[in-house]
Amino acid sequence: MAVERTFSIIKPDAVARNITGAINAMIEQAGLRIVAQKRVRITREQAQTFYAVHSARPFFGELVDFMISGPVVVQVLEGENAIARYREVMGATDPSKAAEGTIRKVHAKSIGENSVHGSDAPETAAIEIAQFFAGNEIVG
Ligand SMILES: Nc1ncnc2c1ncn2[C@@H]1O[C@H](COP(=O)(O)OP(=O)(O)OP(=O)(O)O)[C@@H](O)[C@H]1O
Repeated sequence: MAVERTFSIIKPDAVARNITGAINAMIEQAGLRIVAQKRVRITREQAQTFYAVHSARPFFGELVDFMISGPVVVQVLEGENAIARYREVMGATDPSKAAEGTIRKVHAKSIGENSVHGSDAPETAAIEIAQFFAGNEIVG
């Protein structure tokens, strides 16, 4: 597997608790490199577009409200098999089901306030990265 890139969000619950550095340490310890990063406030429109795949789900409104409730840190991560590797490092969506040592097991508060997002496939990674970063903001 060649080097690939994935898109990450450190979500409002983690930014509010001032643990972005602790999460970045776990990302780096896993062998992933942070090749772009910025702190932003996501607009309601951006959150709705980003999570459009979940628009029919009962938790959609709650999810959008949460993602705009405070600043987030958006990132591009690079490494061997980065998409699958980061999902492994994040752990299961529901922190009570996440494996020991994963970001969500250690830091997430609930299935909704689960601290991090990571792309699930190369196609979505490319779309998500382009939604938040210009090419010249990514320095590999
Ligand atoms: N039952 C639920 N109640 C509240 N929020 C939920 C629920 N299920 C999922 N979510 C929220 O929607 C996000 C997207 O759900 P999905 O099933 O795609 O999980 P994921 O792929 O692990 O997470 P993400 O897309 O954020 O990386 C979850 O990370 C979580 O924040």
